[in-house]
Amino acid sequence: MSNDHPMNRPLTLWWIKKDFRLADNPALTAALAQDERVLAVFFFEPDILAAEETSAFHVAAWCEALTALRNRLAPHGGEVLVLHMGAVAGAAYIHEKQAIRAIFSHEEIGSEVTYRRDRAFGEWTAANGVDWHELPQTGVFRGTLDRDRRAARWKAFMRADNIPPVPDPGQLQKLSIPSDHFGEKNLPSEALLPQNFGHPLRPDQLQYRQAVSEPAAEATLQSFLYERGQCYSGGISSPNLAFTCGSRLSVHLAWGTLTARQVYAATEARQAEVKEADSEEAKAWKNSLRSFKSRLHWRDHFIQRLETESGMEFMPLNPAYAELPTPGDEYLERWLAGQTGWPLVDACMRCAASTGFLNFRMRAFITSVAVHSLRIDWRKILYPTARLWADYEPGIHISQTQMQAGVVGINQLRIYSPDKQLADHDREATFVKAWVPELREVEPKAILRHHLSPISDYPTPPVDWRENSRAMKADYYAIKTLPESRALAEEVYARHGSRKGPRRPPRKKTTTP
Ligand SMILES: Cc1cc2nc3c(=O)[nH]c(=O)nc-3n(C[C@H](O)[C@H](O)[C@H](O)COP(=O)(O)OP(=O)(O)OC[C@H]3O[C@@H](n4cnc5c(N)ncnc54)[C@H](O)[C@@H]3O)c2cc1C
Repeated sequence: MSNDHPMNRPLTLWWIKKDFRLADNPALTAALAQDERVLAVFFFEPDILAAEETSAFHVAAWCEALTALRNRLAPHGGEVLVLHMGAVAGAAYIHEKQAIRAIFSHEEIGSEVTYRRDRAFGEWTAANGVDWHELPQTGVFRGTLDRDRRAARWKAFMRADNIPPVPDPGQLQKLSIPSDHFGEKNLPSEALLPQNFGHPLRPDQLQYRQAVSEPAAEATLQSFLYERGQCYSGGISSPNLAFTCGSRLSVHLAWGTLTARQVYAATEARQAEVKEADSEEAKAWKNSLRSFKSRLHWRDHFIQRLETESGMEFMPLNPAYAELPTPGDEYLERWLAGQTGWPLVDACMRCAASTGFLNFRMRAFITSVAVHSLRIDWRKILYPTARLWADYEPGIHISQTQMQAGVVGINQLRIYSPDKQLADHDREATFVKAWVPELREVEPKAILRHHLSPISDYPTPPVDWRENSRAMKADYYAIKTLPESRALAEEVYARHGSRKGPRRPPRKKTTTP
């Protein structure tokens, strides 16, 4: 074979991470612009498969999204190499067979396990003279960041005219695998099943989980903006309604079958359509779309926190709260199993385990019950809940877990009462009955009064909610009022506080909702 034979020429790689899509994919676009042939590759990495945060929901998403990507490419002759090996070992394996010139991937903002992997990967590329280009796929910025100018940078990034076009068929044809080299290790699509990677889905999870693929993302966005989204404002607080009134885009954003920039652009286009209309229906749409758009800001705001503070997976943002006593760790398993004796908590935990989803309010609520009422260390619930969420996004999950636990220290402490949340959000016990079968035959009123008049054959809570929450609050404020804690809170606020809210960390005492 001559030296300039395509099989001998140095390779350009598109390393697929959490970006299983063709649309708005800067890494793919740049790789295709660079070379006549591009090797698209995904690694099922043993370290990530074994990580405490990983669950069958996540592995199923990778399998499904990859298969869909392969199916999208196939008519154009495009292919994806799928290897069951670590990224560094995988790159070395490819490099040995055929030299790699450049690698394109998106800039991942992940937990420690992927951050460590990326550092090792960077060392490997540097040592082997390979150029590794990481391109942002969302409005989160690396390096020193002027917090006061972040909003302007974000808006500039989100502009619809920054979205690269979907590569045309001629471009997609470039994504071919030199099969003489990689044939035997390339996993076929039939092998891409979560159980083959040690993460079988249970039958209920198979039944309820959301599909994750680029076509599913497009359909979900479309149905939200044109059919379901009118009830977004108001609907997303309800555990019953959020399944249809919420956008349900989080899985797609988390695994990159769609970008927040695409969603933002489509939402602005939809806003323009309803702008002039004056009907009640149009008003509801306008409210909902406005409120939805603000969530897309929050998304990157929280992911930015992790980008700036990689240690927050292990330490509270305000380290003063590392001293909070956590006498309730023994209740972790009971809470996780949905056996607390608080009907709404149990329904939430069991719903999350089966569907991989809960709305924001219920996620905040179960976190509060675990940390404030049962007094479990927030770090003990971090990975078990990461595994519950089919839309696990480390930046949001870690930030929100800390925030709801109260250990960021710049927001008001919110302690949720299980009985009040049940009365407010599931008065007819519809959600509870759906997920706690042993309560199906019980009258809603009796379920609401379980804390006063216990239902037989259903557990009573392991702690007195009021007493435990009061004790927690006392410990919390003992820390919060220390001058050192206040000084640390000011620092946290300067680094991470929203520039839209109050200018200073709140000093008021809590109210119990
Ligand atoms: C303890 C806790 C953990 C969470 N973990 C995750 C997680 O791992 N992944 C995740 O995507 N969301 C997480 N959230 C945020 C929120 O609960 C989900 O984004 C939302 O329920 C997903 O449903 P949706 O796509 O219908 O959301 P929508 O309400 O339609 O919102 C649209 C998108 O905006 C973003 N978003 C919405 N709410 C928030 C928020 N409060 N903070 C940051 N971004 C937001 C999400 O990307 C979401 O898909 C967590 C919240 C809490 C309290």
